[in-house]
Amino acid sequence: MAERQCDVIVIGAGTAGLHAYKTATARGADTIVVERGPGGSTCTRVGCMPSKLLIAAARAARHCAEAGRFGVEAAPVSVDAAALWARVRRERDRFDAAIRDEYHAIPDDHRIHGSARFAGPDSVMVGENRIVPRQGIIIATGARPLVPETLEPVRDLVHTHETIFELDHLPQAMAVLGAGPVGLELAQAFARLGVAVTLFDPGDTVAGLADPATNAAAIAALGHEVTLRLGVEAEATRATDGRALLSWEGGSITVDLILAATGRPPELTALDLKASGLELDDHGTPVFDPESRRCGDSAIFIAGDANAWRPVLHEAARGGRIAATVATGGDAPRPLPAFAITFTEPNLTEIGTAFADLPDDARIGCAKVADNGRATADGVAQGLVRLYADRDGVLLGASIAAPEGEHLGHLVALAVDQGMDAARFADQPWYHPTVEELLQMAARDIVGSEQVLV
Ligand SMILES: Cc1cc2nc3c(=O)[nH]c(=O)nc-3n(C[C@H](O)[C@H](O)[C@H](O)COP(=O)(O)OP(=O)(O)OC[C@H]3O[C@@H](n4cnc5c(N)ncnc54)[C@H](O)[C@@H]3O)c2cc1C
Ligand SMILES: NC(=O)c1ccc[n+]([C@@H]2O[C@H](COP(=O)([O-])OP(=O)(O)OC[C@H]3O[C@@H](n4cnc5c(N)ncnc54)[C@H](O)[C@@H]3O)[C@@H](O)[C@H]2O)c1
Repeated sequence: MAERQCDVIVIGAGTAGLHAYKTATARGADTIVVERGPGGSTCTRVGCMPSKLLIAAARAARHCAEAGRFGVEAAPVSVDAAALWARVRRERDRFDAAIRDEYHAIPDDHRIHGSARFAGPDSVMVGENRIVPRQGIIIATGARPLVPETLEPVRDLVHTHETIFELDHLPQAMAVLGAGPVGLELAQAFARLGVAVTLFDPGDTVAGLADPATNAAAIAALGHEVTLRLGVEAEATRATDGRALLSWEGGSITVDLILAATGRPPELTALDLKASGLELDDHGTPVFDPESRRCGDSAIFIAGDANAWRPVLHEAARGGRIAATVATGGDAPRPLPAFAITFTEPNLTEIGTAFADLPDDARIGCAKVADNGRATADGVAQGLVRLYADRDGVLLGASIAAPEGEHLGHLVALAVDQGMDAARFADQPWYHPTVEELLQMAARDIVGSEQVLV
């Protein structure tokens, strides 16, 4: 058995791991990355980017299908599935190659190919080689898609986000299990491309929206394109024609394909966490401090999807940088407001304090998308904006189901981070006619228009 010493070990060369490696190295630490797969990122390979490429194609189809409303005839829409998938994969591969180049740019003697596991609280094994770091171990192993056991009878028809972008055709009918971001984004995209999509979720929220009013508005808007079966558990069996039969109390459908989008638990199985001595939560994930990403008072850190806290790209990147900074003796920066976007149309986004965590005396300002001139002109006037402030008017967050909600969300995130109050937020140069005016309307709803009109 060989033993090697270094300052920092990073396990996993995805987004969090690559950012951790670069930060630790820039801070002068002798850093080793262990990666068991191709390296790069879930985001570019099977996540953010291929899903956004599919959404872009679906949006083009939607615009054509809807053009008649504006007196412009572009229907019937025809989709060339081979060309569509070719573009998705071609562009995906370009994004992926760029990030993979970053991985391969790491010098050979700082990069180990293999699966890492703990040999104790202070060391990691890769095969028969022990690596002993002087400063810290950063777990950045990401997450993996879950396929419910109930889908076993039709497993050959089941896809996850890891396989769906390899299709070469479009099914006629598909079921999506899970109304989280993965399920919703892909359900709407496939529906726009002409697939009959039914989405099932045993819960009653979409995209995890915590605000019941926004959740209801989102369900109403999305239900025009996708058949939503919320609060429903479907059982899968094999239909006589070989397709999948999904049955629930009160109905059944037959589909060609099932997308399992039922969550992504942290990928920690190979790590032998018991040997690390870390305290684990009920799901087997190390207990950690979200500000520093440090696990207990150990020299072990956990960043990115592996810690299941805010499993989105910017938090993975920042988490990797923070873990590496703290591991090498630096300080953690200020925490950012929570921020998640689901890229359906309308975009669904929540920022800052979740509805359920608002103080009892919180003030909530509302703006209906139907009252916005620009959204009406564009023919997308569905949704709701809810802006939250504390009793003194200081902004706490928002829940948004609106066209261009992704941009509205960024403005709210900035305002919350800056500690802005609703009156100041309302008194900004809001241009007319824009959907951004929804934020001004919601802010005025909090403070009362007489206070903000000068
Ligand atoms: C379909 C989909 C769409 C998404 N869209 C968005 C979006 O639009 N916006 C957004 O912000 N986020 C999005 N996300 C989330 C985003 O992709 C993730 O938050 C981000 O990629 C997580 O990065 P990571 O570094 O934590 O994990 P990863 O990039 O998965 O990296 C983990 C690495 O660890 C390696 N590894 C695992 N175990 C071991 C081991 N024992 N030893 C060695 N190596 C190991 C793996 O091989 C992998 O390379 C999406 C996710 C999905 C699935
Ligand atoms: N736009 C984005 O930023 C984006 C896009 C996609 C994914 N992501 C990230 O990836 C993470 C994982 O996303 P996700 O959507 O896979 O998971 P999720 O955990 O957000 O949602 C999973 C959903 O599946 C449902 N479910 C569980 N078991 C089920 C079953 N047997 N049948 C039907 N439904 C079932 C759950 O009730 C839940 O609503 C997200 O938390 C998100 O942070 C982000």
